[in-house]
Amino acid sequence: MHIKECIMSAPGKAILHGEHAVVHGNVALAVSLNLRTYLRLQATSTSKVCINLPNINTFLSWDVTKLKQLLPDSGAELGNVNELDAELVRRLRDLVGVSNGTLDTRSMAILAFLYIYLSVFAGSGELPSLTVSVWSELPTGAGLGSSAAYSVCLAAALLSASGTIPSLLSDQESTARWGEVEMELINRWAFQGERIIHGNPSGVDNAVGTWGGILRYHSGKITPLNRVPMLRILLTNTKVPRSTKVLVAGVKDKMNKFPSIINPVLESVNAVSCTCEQTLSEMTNDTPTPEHYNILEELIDINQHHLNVMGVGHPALDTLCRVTLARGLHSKLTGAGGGGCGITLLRPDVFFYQCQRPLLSALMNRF
Ligand SMILES: Nc1ncnc2c1ncn2[C@@H]1O[C@H](COP(=O)(O)OP(=O)(O)OP(=O)(O)O)[C@@H](O)[C@H]1O
Ligand SMILES: C[C@@](O)(CCO)CC(=O)[O-]
Ligand SMILES: [Mg+2]
Repeated sequence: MHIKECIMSAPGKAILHGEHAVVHGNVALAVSLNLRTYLRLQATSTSKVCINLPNINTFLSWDVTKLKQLLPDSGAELGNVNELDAELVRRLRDLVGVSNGTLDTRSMAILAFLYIYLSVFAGSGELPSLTVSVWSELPTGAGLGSSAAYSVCLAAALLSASGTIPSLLSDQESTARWGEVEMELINRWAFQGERIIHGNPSGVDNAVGTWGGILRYHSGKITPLNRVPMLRILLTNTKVPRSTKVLVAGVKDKMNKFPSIINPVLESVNAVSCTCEQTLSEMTNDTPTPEHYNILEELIDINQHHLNVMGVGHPALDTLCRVTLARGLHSKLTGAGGGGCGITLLRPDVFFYQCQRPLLSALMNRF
């Protein structure tokens, strides 16, 4: 089978407001980062499917004939982009030798890859031999959407290789772009990858990974925010490992246990996102003032308290908030929390090189 070789990349993201609340139908605001994940897909004639994941030290291959045995018997449907095929996931878990609910980094990455590979190529009746290599500038599992960037790259590359969407490389125009339909398909398959890695994702991370820019996400509705003021945000990685899957499940457990306490917290986070969006639009229409920054900073503090109530804080994130606040700066966790990264809003008058040394050395002493 002839497949199209390609190189893809997708950005990571930072969530300004709305993490966790967005999983339960509330608004989130998220922005893409200039830290990316890259993928190279090569056609081979080895009758093997190989995956190289240097960030997680994983290099594996399978015989195509073995993978073919995982496809459903003729007549059965595969390749439904709207639903995770539980039977295929079960077969893949058996192949990889992991149980349901695994948190193993490698297994989740492999399951997501094989799931999208089999689903996308099942329709063509033939599984091609190929090598996929993925590497990233994003820290893995630190709240910057590494799983989504990985899933977006897989979806875009495998759809393109299979000919389901046009290959941009074959287009003479170096500025060629996919249209809305192709982007939507990439986003949907990336969401399936996220479902395998996360369990219950909202879809905000793969939306940013697919479309980039800054956007509002609400129950699957993606609204790009086209005119926003330039905000400077410092990212700090606490280097405390954590799993999005576990944290998302933990918030759900708390909701089930204390619905009358946690639901209002999620609603309040929704209001924080909406107030932030309103403030950003005022900053775009008028000249940004110190009062606008006061509001943005207060929203950050309020949201960080809410995230602590949800149980997704961590002492290292508390330290980040304390150390930055001592210098007049406001921070919150970003992404799933429980460690990982935090964001700190820098006012326009804060020179990064001025704050960088005392601030970062203070931070590095702790982490
Ligand atoms: N470069 C990569 N190579 C292979 N697998 C990756 C890579 N980046 C991410 N992954 C997969 O994604 C998982 C991490 O996803 P997780 O959702 O827990 O963290 P995150 O996406 O970085 O943070 P968040 O979801 O809070 O933004 C890893 O365990 C691995 O399975
Ligand atoms: C914690 C969460 O809200 C954001 C993770 O980046 C999970 C999700 O929305 O899928
Ligand atoms: Mg993730």
